[in-house]
Amino acid sequence: MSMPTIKAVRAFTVRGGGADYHDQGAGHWIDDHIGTPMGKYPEYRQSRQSFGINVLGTLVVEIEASDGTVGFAVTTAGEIGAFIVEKHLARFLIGRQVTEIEKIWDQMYFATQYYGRKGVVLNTISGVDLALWDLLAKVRGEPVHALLGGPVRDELQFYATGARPDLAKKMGFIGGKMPLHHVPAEGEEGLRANIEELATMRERCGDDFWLMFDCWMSLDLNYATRLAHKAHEYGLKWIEECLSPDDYWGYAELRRNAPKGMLVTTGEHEATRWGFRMLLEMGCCDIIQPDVGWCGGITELIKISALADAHSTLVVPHGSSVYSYHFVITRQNSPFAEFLMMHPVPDQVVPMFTPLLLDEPVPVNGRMKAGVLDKPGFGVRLNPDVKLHRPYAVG
Ligand SMILES: C[C@H](O)[C@H](O)[C@@H](O)[C@@H](O)C(=O)O
Ligand SMILES: [Mg+2]
Repeated sequence: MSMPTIKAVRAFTVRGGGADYHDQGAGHWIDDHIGTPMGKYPEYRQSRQSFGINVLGTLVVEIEASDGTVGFAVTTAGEIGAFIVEKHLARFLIGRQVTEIEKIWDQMYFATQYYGRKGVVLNTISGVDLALWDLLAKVRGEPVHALLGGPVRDELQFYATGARPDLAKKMGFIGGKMPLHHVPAEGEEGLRANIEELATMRERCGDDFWLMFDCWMSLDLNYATRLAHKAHEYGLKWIEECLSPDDYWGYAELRRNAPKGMLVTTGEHEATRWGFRMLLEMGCCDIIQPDVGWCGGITELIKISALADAHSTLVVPHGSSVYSYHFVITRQNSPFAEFLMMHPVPDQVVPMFTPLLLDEPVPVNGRMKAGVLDKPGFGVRLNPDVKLHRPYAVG
């Protein structure tokens, strides 16, 4: 059966929310004195946007086939990503059959290896890969999860990431992940404040509700170890991304010294099977958290997940809307998913990539029936009210 071929590739940028979900307006919980590696500089402590967490913006990749079908995907890569797509990666797509996903991935990765390997180049490759899976699934009239082997459970269950785990509990989520607000440079007072926030949420949520800290690469090994042991008294379930993504040695040491029963997690800023091989073989963490829009896309996440499974390590992808939901529902070693609370005050559920996508599903009472995902492709549409900008149109 001859499949349609790819006749056009287009790359757009968008500002204000969307896949670059840190690109929010003022007053959002996600930009309120959250600990980061830049926290050693007082002037960059209050707002992550002050040091540029949102400089990239959203990349939208559209791939049109000869039969008129259009696949698309969104990720965090902005204008840099648009340049890479239009000026470099498009040559590996135009004229190819929509089924040649594996070969296209290989060519995109090795053609950019001299300047890529991780970061925004892998975000961009991920965006193209996700658009290819969306396109192929639409051509076949199936949801992406059906191309990945189909659901292994009837529904997804979610933990919520946001500043108010107590509200997340009321909304039916299985747990609440809190951003850590204070970094080592804020001394013992900051450490006490971190623990007091956890103690308050434990008091409000009761003993059984999962509570986690997200440390967003902001700590040193000694501080992380001390924080973990103090947090253990309040039943912290996992401590996330304490150290620099490159400090595999530090993660291995932290995991050896963490309190018994506390999980150490990381991976959202790691990329490719080789990066995750390092985390797995060095014993860095109990759960890896690749972002499917940053680690290499579905094509690479399949490889990463199989590697993790062989290491009996869970894969709980960093929240990336439908792109992670379609994957998680098909994997036994992905028993639950993340949902990022993108409303400015995390007291209501809004789509993660709002306002960019139409038909983007959200958890109801912390859960999502597999049937909700039963639409062709990833089951979402671009919101026509969101202005797209195509900075590097070719020809
Ligand atoms: C809430 C965290 O600080 C990040 O903003 C979040 O994107 C990421 O680390 C996560 O795990 O959701
Ligand atoms: Mg995180």
